[in-house]
Amino acid sequence: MAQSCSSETSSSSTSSTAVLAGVAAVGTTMTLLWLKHKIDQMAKKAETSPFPGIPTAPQGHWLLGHLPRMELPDGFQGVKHCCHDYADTKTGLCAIWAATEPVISVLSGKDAKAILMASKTKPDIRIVALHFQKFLGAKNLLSMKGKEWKLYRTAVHKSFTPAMMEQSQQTITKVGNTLSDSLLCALQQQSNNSETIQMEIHPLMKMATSDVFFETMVGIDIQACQKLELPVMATSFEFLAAEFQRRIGDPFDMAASLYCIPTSANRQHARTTKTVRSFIMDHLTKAKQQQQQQTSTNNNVLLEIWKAAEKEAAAVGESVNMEAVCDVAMTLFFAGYDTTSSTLAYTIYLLAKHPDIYQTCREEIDAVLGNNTGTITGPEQLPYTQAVIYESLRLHSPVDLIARSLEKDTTLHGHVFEKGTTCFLPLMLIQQHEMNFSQPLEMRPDRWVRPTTRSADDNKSHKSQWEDRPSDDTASSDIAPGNRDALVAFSMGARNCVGRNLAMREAVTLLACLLHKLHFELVSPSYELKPVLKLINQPGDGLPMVVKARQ
Ligand code: HEM
Repeated sequence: MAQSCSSETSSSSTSSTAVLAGVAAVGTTMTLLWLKHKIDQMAKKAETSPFPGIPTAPQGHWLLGHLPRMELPDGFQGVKHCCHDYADTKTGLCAIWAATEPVISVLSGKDAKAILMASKTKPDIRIVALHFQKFLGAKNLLSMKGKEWKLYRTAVHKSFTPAMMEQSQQTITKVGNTLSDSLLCALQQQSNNSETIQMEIHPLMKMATSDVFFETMVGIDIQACQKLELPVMATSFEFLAAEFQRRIGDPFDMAASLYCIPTSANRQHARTTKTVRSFIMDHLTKAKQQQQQQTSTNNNVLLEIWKAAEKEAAAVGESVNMEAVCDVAMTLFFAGYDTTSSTLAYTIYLLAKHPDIYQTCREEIDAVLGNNTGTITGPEQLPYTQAVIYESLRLHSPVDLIARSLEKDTTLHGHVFEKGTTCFLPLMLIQQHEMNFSQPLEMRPDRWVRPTTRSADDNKSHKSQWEDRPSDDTASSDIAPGNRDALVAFSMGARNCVGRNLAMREAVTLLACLLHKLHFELVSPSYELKPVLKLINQPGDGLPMVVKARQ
């Protein structure tokens, strides 16, 4: 009896297990089918435009939307694929799924200006903000927002005074002359008696921008141009920038976002961050002490920024510590180092590719500098050289793409985009689009300048024979005047590049110092530039060129 009871129990428990297994199997199948249905739905959605009537690129990923396509294969082509190749040819509008977020991309300079002038808010992407914080610190201007951003932005803006610019002009000229002299020295010291030397131009420009940054901002001469060697600060910074790009590029790599795990990459990140930050903080501490004891007359823009930020903060009952000033310094170095050095490298490349423009630029520089008797007081003294830099920025914008979040409902070409919509502004594509510039892929400085209309009396020595071209002047050249509203390399509006004036001063002056004493040639007529996007658009191979002394 007991046996039969137990066999009954066991057969009923077997059958209930079988029922449970059946239910589980049906449940799992239903869940999988539901998931598949959801994924199919999302995939279908990723194929359709988030904004009816606006074209979108095909093959959106069901979860990541067009983001994987925007990365491939080298950044530039992905952005071109999504923001240009499928854009409406009349309006330049293109719709994009950034994961499940609808985004509108614009190509018209007028639309870009309208968005940038109206919106200072950047889209809130937590993972980007996290990596920016780990790279540059919590008070980095690039990802800060609201009142906090305003406080530090105002402090930086107020510290970039005309007096500071004048002093930085002297520093930049000194750095430009040191670099030229070091290259002349390297040419003389060659054992093979050759009159030329082959060098990578981009690292040389990085040496110059590092020297300018540290002398202008912290008041120290790190002598990169004198030694023709990239300083540890610059190489450490490049490591951190590469790490930022690597970590942000793979959001599914958990270890890349968890900086506290003791992996070798995280340990090296922590060590390098410490090296860079200790360097800045040590110099800030020393500079502050010297200032209190009045023992230094060195210019130190960081101290000015600190003072200005304390003043702004005190007005709202807050304070500013040295860590925050260090974060600002990190941001300024990141924002100004690769951008300006890439611009200079691309400019020298473009000049070597266009001998006529090179010759005109050199003539202007020689006229202004004379037999080394003239001095450069600012970029306005060299309008043609400045126009050459504009064309370089237009054709090779160091910043490829920026984003804004609309602060109010906005109508573009009859489409209404709600407040909060994310907008992509592909700066390089905007500047290379025929809806904004005629012959957009041609290097034509005469879009921006024309031969001077000054009277002969006025054309004394040390003066350029060129002047800015007004936007209504259609007579002085066969090309239409440059559209200043579509020159967006420095962005526009409240959140534009705060270092724009310094960058233009740096680019024009360093270029003038170099071209006055040296000649640059392509390594071979068939040499083709290979741009890469390492956060900033830059020459992938360092840009090898042949350097000669000018007679
Ligand atoms: C050719 C050189 C440069 C180019 C093309 C350039 C371009 C830009 C662009 C496009 C932005 C806007 C970024 C965005 O909206 O996400 C920006 C922002 C910024 N730039 Fe530059 N930049 C250059 C040089 C410099 C220099 C020399 C400095 C300072 C020393 C600097 C400091 C900054 C800062 C702090 C921001 C953030 C501003 C804010 O968000 O309020 N830049 N730059």
